[in-house]
Amino acid sequence: MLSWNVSQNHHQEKDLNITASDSSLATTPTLAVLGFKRQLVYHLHFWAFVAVAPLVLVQWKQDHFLLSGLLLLFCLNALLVIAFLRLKGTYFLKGRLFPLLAVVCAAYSTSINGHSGLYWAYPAATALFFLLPLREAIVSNAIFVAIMAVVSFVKFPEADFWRITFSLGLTCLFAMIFAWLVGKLQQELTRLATTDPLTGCLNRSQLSDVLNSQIQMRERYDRISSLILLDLDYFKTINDQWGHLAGDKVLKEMALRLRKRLRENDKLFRIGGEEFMIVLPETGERDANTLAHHLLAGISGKPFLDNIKLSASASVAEVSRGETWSVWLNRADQALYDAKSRGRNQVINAGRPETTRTPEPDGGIPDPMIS
Ligand SMILES: Nc1nc2c(ncn2[C@@H]2O[C@H](COP(=O)(O)OP(=O)(O)OP(=O)(O)O)[C@@H](O)[C@H]2O)c(=O)[nH]1
Repeated sequence: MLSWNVSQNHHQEKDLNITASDSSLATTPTLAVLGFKRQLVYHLHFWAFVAVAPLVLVQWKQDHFLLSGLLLLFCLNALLVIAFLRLKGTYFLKGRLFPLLAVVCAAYSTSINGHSGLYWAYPAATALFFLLPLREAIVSNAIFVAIMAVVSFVKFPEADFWRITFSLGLTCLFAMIFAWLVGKLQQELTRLATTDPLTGCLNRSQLSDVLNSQIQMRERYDRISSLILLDLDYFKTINDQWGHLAGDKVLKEMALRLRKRLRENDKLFRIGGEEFMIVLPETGERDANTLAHHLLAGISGKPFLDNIKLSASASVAEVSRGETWSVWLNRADQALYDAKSRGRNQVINAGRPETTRTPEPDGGIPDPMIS
């Protein structure tokens, strides 16, 4: 379940180096989701400020100085959250003060103002589900409903107490279901936007994010990662001889075979028709090269769909200090091009070009053979 945890988002946003002003220019699904959440937090605080600010004076005039002070604090927090989001792109105090102050103000206002204070409990309870992670919101709302039940038990006739408790509980339930479904929908849309429907591999939308995060690991912590580019050889002939449907099935099987050999942290992309990219965190060029050989052997060693023999070419590139993701990828791309032009079915390292052939069962370099 995708939570509404603004503090977690904050770290992601900092890593992705975005600010409040560029939310409308999201270039990846991840950024679009973060932009959506930021706008939600922004609007909740803005409209809450507009609604509550006049009440500071109203309560002051009624000599409710403590409530007026609490409401003032609520408004100041809303202004700070808005200012931090707009100017720094961060969440002031992780957005935690709004729920706390809203609950305290609503409960206290009900205890001194009766029904006119109670009405504020409903928007406050709803807002919790959009500002806190789901579990935290459920617990906070359970406590809130319990507090409001006690206040209304003391303050109102018994019939009102039951009405208030049930209607507030029902409001919380509806808000929870809505927030939960929106979170699930968001998660599903993100999955659809970030994966290739045919193979289930990541698609290009995640490419720069994933490569950039590996580059940051290299720059900040001197952690090495590598990538492998892998392209099926003469794939066109498979389509030509067996049809596109068979070609699709081969690609699916290819993704399965690759995935089987990868670790959980490794990221498998399909970046072109029959071209795959694997990002290997914490892996140097030598280990990546060994893995690439295993992958190629796994492809050429067993026919696809039981009788389609294939081979693949691959390149390996370890991330270098100071290079951008596109330079890193271009190095790998150039090495893959070399692997193709030197006869295919081989691995070439991008850094120190060296050619090593994958042993063929029959000793030759296979053209795609239909056995
Ligand atoms: N079935 C199927 N074929 C695809 C898909 N995407 C791309 N292709 C095909 O993949 C083939 C790629 O052809 P080329 O780029 O010439 O590559 P190749 O035949 O593998 O030759 P080399 O890479 O040079 O070894 C084309 O025929 C595309 O139509 C897909 O999703 N499904």
